[in-house]
Amino acid sequence: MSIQNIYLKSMFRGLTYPLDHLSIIEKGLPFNDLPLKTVTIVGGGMAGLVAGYQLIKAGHDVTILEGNSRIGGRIFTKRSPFTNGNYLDMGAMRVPTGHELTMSYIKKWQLELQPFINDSPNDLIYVNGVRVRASEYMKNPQILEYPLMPSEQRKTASEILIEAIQPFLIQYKNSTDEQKLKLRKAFDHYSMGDLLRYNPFGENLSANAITKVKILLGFEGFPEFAFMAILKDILGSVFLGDNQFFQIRGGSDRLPYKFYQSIKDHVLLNQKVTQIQQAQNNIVVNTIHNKNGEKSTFLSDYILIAIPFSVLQFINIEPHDTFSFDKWRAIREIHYAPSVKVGIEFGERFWEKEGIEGGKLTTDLPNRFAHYPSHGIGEDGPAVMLASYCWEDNAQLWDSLSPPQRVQEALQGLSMVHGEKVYDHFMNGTSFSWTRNPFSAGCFTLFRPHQYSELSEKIKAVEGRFHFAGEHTSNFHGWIEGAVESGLRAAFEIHMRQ
Ligand SMILES: Cc1cc2nc3c(=O)[nH]c(=O)nc-3n(C[C@H](O)[C@H](O)[C@H](O)COP(=O)(O)OP(=O)(O)OC[C@H]3O[C@@H](n4cnc5c(N)ncnc54)[C@H](O)[C@@H]3O)c2cc1C
Ligand SMILES: O=C(O)C(=O)Cc1ccccc1
Repeated sequence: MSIQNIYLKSMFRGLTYPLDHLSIIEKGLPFNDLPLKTVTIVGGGMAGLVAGYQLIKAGHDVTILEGNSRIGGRIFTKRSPFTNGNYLDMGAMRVPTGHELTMSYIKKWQLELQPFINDSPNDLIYVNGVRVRASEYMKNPQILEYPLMPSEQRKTASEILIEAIQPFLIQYKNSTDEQKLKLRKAFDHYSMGDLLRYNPFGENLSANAITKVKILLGFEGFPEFAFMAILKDILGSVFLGDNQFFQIRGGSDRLPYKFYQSIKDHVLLNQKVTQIQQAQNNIVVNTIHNKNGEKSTFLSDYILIAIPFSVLQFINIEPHDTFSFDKWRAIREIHYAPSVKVGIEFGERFWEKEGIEGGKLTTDLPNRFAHYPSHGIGEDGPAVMLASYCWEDNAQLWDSLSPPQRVQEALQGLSMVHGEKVYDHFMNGTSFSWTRNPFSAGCFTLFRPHQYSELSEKIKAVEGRFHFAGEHTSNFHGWIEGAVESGLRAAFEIHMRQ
């Protein structure tokens, strides 16, 4: 759905406003003669920062309460223990060209973009004990030795998947936004795994063909999640299609820090919200300082909840009926995918001597995916590789390990692909498990079957003096674009209240 066509049903005047997100980015919230408000924003990730920035620019009195010692949330650029200014994005690392809101803010803040080489003919594939280049696989898919039926053997994973769901893809592509919504709901009861096994669009795929698709397209860890969520949020963006990707030079956290630098007087760090009370004419927010345990209270007219629903469950909301039954259900049921990233710094770019510049390794080893740096190509000296990047079940495997064990296991996997030289060039490593992050308890929202139909509107619905933003409330689950879109929407909602 094009975000420009999202119409925000005004809860306050019975009107429908065309919400032009890009116009808000370029010109700010529309001028009106409505009273200015005091607003508490819970969460200093992209959604909270974008909403706060726009509301402050419009003259409202805003306080952003961030529980962590840093802003940015799931945009997290780690620079330690790396040397020479090297870094790794443990959260968001790539921005697809079609994410126009994110790109608009990157341009507004004059941040430099570099190509993020998401895949290349020189990519490595290491599955079933077979090591090939993507270019070889594209010419002869059966080179990977998956035990497939003759009709499946000459097809790549993408070809197998696209052929299986082609009737749906054609119908979806040729649909209006309204028809797309109806189609999404019509197939919302399917998990990706069930849809491929009991294919309503054509021939069922063999179990081994499904295995090949799941491994090579990255969802072996979670086929039980909604068909449309996986197709739209992951495959459509990352693995299929001809998206170009970019990265922010110096690390993704440069984007949230631009907002922070502009409104830092309104941002309180280490203020973990523990209780929120909706009183008759205002909101009372209680926090505990994340370092010294000091308790504080904040009062405001309205509140924007810009934190994941996972961790919202730890905040005491009073009275309980502040939220509807449906909102409580959404808060409990929304799933946050586990994810673990392991970064390793090597003394030299040995992979570039094998002709690999950016791009990735796809493997059925525990590493699953590794990404070779797309910046600094050709330079001498140490460089950092994303040595393992996993989601869901694959990530839980890494969650069982201590951080030092994760680095060793990731190195072991790389040695199977690149040989023992990985140990000669090893300098240091680090990892991050988003499941163990107390400020998100996971990586991003992934809908289960039925949840789009039953919960998507309820997640973002305004309730009393409470507004809601964050990737989980958006049309772009798992992307910065979703945080930005929802932050703008929530700022507009609050700005337009009587
Ligand atoms: C591993 C990984 C890879 C990703 N890759 C990409 C990518 O390549 N491209 C892309 O566009 N997107 C990517 N994303 C998604 C993107 O990072 C998120 O969608 C986006 O950053 C979410 O922003 P948010 O503001 O909705 O939530 P968050 O960033 O989670 O912000 C919520 C904030 O609330 C704070 N908080 C939580 N609880 C409390 C509390 N009780 N009191 C006060 N504060 C609290 C948190 O500390 C946090 O700062 C990735 C995410 C992960 C985890
Ligand atoms: O690009 C990534 O690595 C992301 O995490 C984006 C994403 C969003 C939703 C599902 C899977 C990946």
